[in-house]
Amino acid sequence: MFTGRIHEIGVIESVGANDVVIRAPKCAGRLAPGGSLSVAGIRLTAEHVEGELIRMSVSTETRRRTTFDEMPEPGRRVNLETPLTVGDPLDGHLVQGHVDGVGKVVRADEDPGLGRRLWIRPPDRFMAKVMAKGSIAVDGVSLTVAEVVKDRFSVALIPSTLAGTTLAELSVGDRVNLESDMVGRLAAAPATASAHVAKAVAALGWAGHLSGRVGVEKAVRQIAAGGAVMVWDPAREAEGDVIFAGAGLRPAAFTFLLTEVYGYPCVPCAPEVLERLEIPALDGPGDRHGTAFHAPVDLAASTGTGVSAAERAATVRQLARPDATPADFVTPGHVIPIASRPGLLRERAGHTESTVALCLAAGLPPVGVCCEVMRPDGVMAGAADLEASALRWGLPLVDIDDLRTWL
Ligand SMILES: O=C(CO)[C@H](O)[C@H](O)COP(=O)(O)O
Repeated sequence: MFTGRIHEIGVIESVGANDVVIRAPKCAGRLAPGGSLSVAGIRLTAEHVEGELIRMSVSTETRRRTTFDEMPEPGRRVNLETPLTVGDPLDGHLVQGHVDGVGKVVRADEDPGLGRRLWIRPPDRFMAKVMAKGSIAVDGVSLTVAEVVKDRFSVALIPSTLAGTTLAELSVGDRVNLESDMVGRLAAAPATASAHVAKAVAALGWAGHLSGRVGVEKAVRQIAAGGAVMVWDPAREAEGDVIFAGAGLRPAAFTFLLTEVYGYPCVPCAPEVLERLEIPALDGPGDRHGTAFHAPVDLAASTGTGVSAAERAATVRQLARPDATPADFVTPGHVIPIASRPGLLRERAGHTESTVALCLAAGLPPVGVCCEVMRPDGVMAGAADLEASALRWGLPLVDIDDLRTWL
């Protein structure tokens, strides 16, 4: 049994018809012949250990079910982990070293300074075993699933994971060994009716119109994982907004709002946040829907104009920080805060209140971004446009009334 915490990156020394030799100074010191080693998530048995070199047999079955045949050229680096021993900390999740799917990297987003986000498409049969916020092993590395969208999922890789594993070396098109979470598999076993329901819910697609409590729960999980949701207000404004949490907002998310969603990005905040940051309200009869606009701000520390997606995302992230102070912002600027009503959706069924309520339900600071969906021809998106966009962007679409009922 392993934990998905990589001990060492080994280097493939040579490959034979049925075996592989790996140079691994640390792991070789811990292994005796007959011992197990996780090699890029594949459990292999050490046949011979000498100095820094470990020789292991590789069966035809292993070659068939894993990426093994794609990696064994000499010099190739591989993630290695020796098995747990009694008393070791379980600082990851329980990993068996039994690859139960091979996925393909379909997208890699770099977040300078923050890490990278990989999108992986596993085989169809594997998707039912993937849950947002659940654990997964990718090439033997224990990771948390960030988002699940239709046929793919994402994982966020922090700098220390990138430094200590081979995941920084993956590119779009590369194939990876996947092992689903053993605990999740057991919980999903059809022993009781609730287990059946949990499995069915986990297998539902993320994208498109989701109604009722299930839709709201999926929206909250999507926000918690750094993703976006679409909220449709059929009655009051007849508009739909794309919403992200402000904490951890990535520049790419802001770019998406500006270049695909096209509306007017604003930053809903709980009123106490704006009071603490001394950002004044813009009073006047200008907004007919009672949207509580405040003075636009930029980061005081910014050196640019404040307009770029990276700068606006940084301003939003700072607004969301509980330790932010008034001195962190200057006004006028280019990020537009709006205040939610203290009673949130009980008091007003706006996108402002939806955004703050979703952030709070996701366990995040009460600051987010919302942006109306506008069609490329300048007309505000209606119900059919929203549904099509939700499917195209892989986002859950929920009704504001469902948020009022369940949040
Ligand atoms: O500019 C806006 C509406 O004018 C906002 O971007 C957003 O839609 C939030 O507003 P509301 O809470 O009124 O739905």
